[in-house]
Amino acid sequence: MTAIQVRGLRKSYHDVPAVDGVDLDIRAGEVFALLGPNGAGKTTTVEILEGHRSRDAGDVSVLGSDPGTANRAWRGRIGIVLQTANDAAELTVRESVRHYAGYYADPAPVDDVIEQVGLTAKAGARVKSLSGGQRRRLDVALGIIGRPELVFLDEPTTGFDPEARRQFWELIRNLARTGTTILLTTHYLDEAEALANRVAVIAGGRIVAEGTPATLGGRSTAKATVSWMTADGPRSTLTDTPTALIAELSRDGELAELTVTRPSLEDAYLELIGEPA
Ligand SMILES: Nc1ncnc2c1ncn2[C@@H]1O[C@H](COP(=O)(O)OP(=O)(O)OP(=O)(O)O)[C@@H](O)[C@H]1O
Repeated sequence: MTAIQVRGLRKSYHDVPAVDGVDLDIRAGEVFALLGPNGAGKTTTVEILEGHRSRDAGDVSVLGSDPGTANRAWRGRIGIVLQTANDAAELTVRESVRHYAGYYADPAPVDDVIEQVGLTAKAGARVKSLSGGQRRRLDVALGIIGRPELVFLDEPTTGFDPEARRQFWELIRNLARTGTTILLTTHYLDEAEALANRVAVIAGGRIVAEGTPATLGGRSTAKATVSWMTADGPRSTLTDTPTALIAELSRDGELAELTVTRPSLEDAYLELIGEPA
C-alpha cells in the first residue's frame, strides 16, 4: 500500500523554483529519509505533503487524500513532529501531552505515550526544565499522541550529543516497528543509514537519486579500496575483485592493517549533489 504518492510537484517563490518536478512513492510502514543540502527544497516538499503549504503544480496523495483540500479526519491520521516550540514551558510533561491529546478524537493513553518516548521519570517536570534531547522526545510524544499512521520528522536530532542520538534512533525504530510510516528529513547521513529503508536525495528542487542506503548512487557495486601495510609503507589498490586480490596478496602470510572499504553513504551523497568527497 502506498502512503505517499507525488507526481510532478512544483513550487516557486517569486518565480524562482524551489521544488522543480518531484516524484515520490513512499510505502505504508516504511521509514523514508529525504536528504539534501540547505535550500534543496526538502522543507517546501514536506510542508506541501503536510498540507501546510500550497503547490503550483503536480498531483499529491497522502494517505489517499490531497493534502491541499484534506479534512480534519485526515489531519488526525498524520503526526507532525515540530521543531521545539516554547509555548508550553510552564506546563509539566504530562499536562502538555494531555493538552495535545484533547485535539484528537481517539488519542493514545497519555502515560503510555510518555513511557514510549522514555520520559516517565520526567512526567511531572516542567517542560522548561527539560534538556534539549528530552524536549525532542516530548515533541515526538506530541506528534504521536493522536495515534498517527504517518509521522513527519524534520531534522529530529539536530544538536544532540552522540548518546542522545542513539537513544532517539531507538525511539524512532520502535515507532516504526508499530507499523507507523515515517518521513524523515535529515542532514546526517549516518542517521539515514541507521533508520531508513529507503532514501531520496533532493538537490536544486529535483530528486537526483533514490534507493536503499546500501545501494544509493551505486555504492554496492562501486570499486573497493583494499589497503594494507608493507615493510615499505602503506599500500592501497582500487579493485572490482577485492576477494581475489586479498587471496593473492595473503599467500605469503598475514597482511598487516588490512582494510576493504567501499564508498560511504556520505561519499555517494557528496558525489550526487556535485561536491567532491
Ligand atoms: N517562504 C519562502 N519565501 C521565499 N523563498 C522561500 C520560502 N521558503 C523557502 N524558500 C526558498 O526555497 C528554496 C528551498 O527551501 P527549503 O526550505 O524547501 O529547503 P530545505 O531543503 O528545507 O533547506 P534546509 O536544509 O536549509 O532546511 C530555498 O532557496 C529557499 O530560500
